[in-house]
Amino acid sequence: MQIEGFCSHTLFCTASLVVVGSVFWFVCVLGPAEQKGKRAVHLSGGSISAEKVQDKYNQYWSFFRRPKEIETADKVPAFVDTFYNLVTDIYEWGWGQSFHFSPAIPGKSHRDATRLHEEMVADLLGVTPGHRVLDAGCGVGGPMRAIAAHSGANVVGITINEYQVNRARIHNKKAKLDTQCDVVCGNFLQMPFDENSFDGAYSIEATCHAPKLEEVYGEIFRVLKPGSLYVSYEWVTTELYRGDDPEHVEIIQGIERGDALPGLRSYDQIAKIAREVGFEVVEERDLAKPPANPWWSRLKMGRIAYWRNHILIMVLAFLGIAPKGVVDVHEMLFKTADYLVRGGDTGIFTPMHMIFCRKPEKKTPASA
Ligand SMILES: C=C(CC[C@@H](C)[C@H]1CC[C@H]2C3=CC[C@H]4[C@H](C)[C@@H](O)CC[C@]4(C)[C@H]3CC[C@]12C)C(C)C
Ligand SMILES: C[S@@+](CC[C@H](N)C(=O)[O-])C[C@H]1O[C@@H](n2cnc3c(N)ncnc32)[C@H](O)[C@@H]1O
Repeated sequence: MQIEGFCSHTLFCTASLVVVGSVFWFVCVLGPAEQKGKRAVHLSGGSISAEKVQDKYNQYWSFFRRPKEIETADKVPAFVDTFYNLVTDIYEWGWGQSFHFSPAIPGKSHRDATRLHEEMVADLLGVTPGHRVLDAGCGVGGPMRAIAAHSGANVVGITINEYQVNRARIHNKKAKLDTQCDVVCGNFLQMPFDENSFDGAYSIEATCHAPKLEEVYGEIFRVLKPGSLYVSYEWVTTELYRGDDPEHVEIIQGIERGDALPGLRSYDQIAKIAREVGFEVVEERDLAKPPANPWWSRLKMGRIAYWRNHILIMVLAFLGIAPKGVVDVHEMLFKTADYLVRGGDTGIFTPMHMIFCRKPEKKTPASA
């Protein structure tokens, strides 16, 4: 009788240890797919209170359900802001502090490939210590910190999402780059900066959120000093996209819905719009084209991790640790990843159509 009691007690202790150990391993070891300072247990709805995350997610979807005429362009910044409240923590947790793609580089980690893609921006702009550079659509500041550290320049980022401003400031401080990097909450379609006040500007996978590209390019042109440079990595459909192919349309609509895009532009519109607002186009190139390795390979390889993430998020939401709506947001991203991979595999979409421009020098009366 005593031995039986001892055995069942030992069995109970062992089973409890296994359960606790597995939960710890699942949440703390497997949870973070990257080194990034965000853990699954801290997933939130950004600035949205936990009980409103589900409603805000439903509201996000209603943007695509209603006819385009009702969803006018002036509603886009608020809709983009809601999207980033919903996804910012999941992005940081599952991808890192840079919210963009980069060509895979054999033998290099995702983190290194990301950094090189960002440093290329600083090299193209040729900025150095003392220069003031604009980051239009800065996210939580991954690119800003890489560019400030690489060039020594001061970077001012702008994002529509207040939660990202707070995250970026925390990261800047931790990286000891807060004297070089500044973050402002605002709309890049109406920037709170003086004209001719920046020595360079860039935007990484951000201006695709603008309903009219000419508005954001026009603003960037206004705040740049004459003679200074602007680089942008644009999300566009490529020359392989056919609007009469139902599969192509499905993929592009899937990308738009899962990434808060009011409508993807075609590659051939970008330089035209840059010229219309007054820029000289120095170079235009799709950085995803061979010999570059696929930008979507990491998304494709991550599928098993995404399943694990989904189970983890469901458990955390069930336990009341993560807001309920986060499960739906994660499912949306899961599906989006698939559309992005299909966009890459078919070659109809690129997130890195690079445009490199100059604001012309002011014409003097003699040169006019
Ligand atoms: C430029 C934009 C964002 C680009 C990318 C940073 C993000 C696009 C899709 C995102 C993700 C998809 C799948 C998620 C996965 C299911 C989850 O478990 C972990 C996070 C993901 C990998 C997530 C990470 C960021 C993306 C790759 C747009 C919005 C203009
Ligand atoms: C995909 S994220 C890219 C962030 C950053 N460039 C990076 O690579 O990590 C897009 C960014 O654009 C910002 N954005 C979108 N529309 C905006 C607007 N109208 N005004 C300011 N920022 C905007 C979002 O808030 C977000 O920070």
